Amino acid sequence: MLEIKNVSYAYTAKKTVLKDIDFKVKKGEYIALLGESGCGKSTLLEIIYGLMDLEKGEIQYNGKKLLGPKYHLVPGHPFMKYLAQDFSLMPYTTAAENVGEFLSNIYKDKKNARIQELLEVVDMVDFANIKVKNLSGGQKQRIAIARVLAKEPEVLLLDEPFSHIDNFRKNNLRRSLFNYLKEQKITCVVATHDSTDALSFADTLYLIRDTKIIANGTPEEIYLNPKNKYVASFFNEVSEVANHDIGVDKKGVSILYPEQISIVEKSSIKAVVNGSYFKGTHYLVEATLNNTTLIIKSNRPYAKNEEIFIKI
Ligand SMILES: Nc1ncnc2c1ncn2[C@@H]1O[C@H](COP(=O)(O)OP(=O)(O)OP(=O)(O)O)[C@@H](O)[C@H]1O
Repeated sequence: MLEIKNVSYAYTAKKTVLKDIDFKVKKGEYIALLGESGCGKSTLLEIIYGLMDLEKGEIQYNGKKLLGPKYHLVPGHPFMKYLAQDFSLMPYTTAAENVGEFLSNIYKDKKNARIQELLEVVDMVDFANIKVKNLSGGQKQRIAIARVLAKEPEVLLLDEPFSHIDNFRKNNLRRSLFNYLKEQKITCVVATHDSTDALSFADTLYLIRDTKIIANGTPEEIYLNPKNKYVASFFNEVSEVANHDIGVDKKGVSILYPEQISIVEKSSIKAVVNGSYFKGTHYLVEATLNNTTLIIKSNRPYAKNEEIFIKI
């Protein structure tokens, strides 16, 4: 069990980056830290990895306090691997050599089999003998992922692990990597601003804003019961509509995803179309209802200024 206990952190006296961050990660669990750029996700990963000395709070692993750089000649912990956004690869050696850098040379066959296995996880077998400097950004990122897995860490900390990888490969890679981590029971904490990383694979999400965790729970819990528009808009387009405008007999507003609003032949709620956007499997129709903008999922486009009827 990895425990983040009441951690606060400030780089300078003027600006606190994280305040009272507190959560636990069970063995084999995958946690996603979500938040806007600059909200402190990377800082939190660095704190967990032991790159910062803490004035307030502590990190524990299996009940033992993990110490910061003041207490270690080489910061970090042997059972934990951290993949930073800069990859830290060796450019003048091959992809395979990078993956195997920290593996023992005593049993060559075992080492090669392990490198092959990891290259398969990240779908980079064909590039094994290419020098890293000649790989694309996305390929380097895949090699960097394989490299941090090489020595079977118990805990893996990944900072935006798919940021350079194209959509074509991203989905396959996510499935392959997270299935591998689950099989191996590797605990994983991922910092990401990409909700797909979080929604489809994470066991628990933590959404960070203004130094604090503002929402946490399973992807389903957070997506289906967002506390407010900010939380919901992390995952999807949202409309915030006054309840009295949509016939809901309750004070306040409703936060609605596009799939929660439909266009029907006739109803008591009338809106005017601003535009329609093709999304591959559907269209998003933007419309105005009493000065509020609605984003509606539809199976066909509607013309600008067309009057439509809405059902919630
Ligand atoms: N070494 C540093 N010294 C001073 N301030 C820093 C340092 N590193 C980060 N910061 C500041 O701390 C805040 C949090 O940065 P951090 O990199 O943790 O955010 P992030 O959520 O990971 O962002 P991104 O998604 O863009 O990587 C930012 O305001 C950043 O400018």
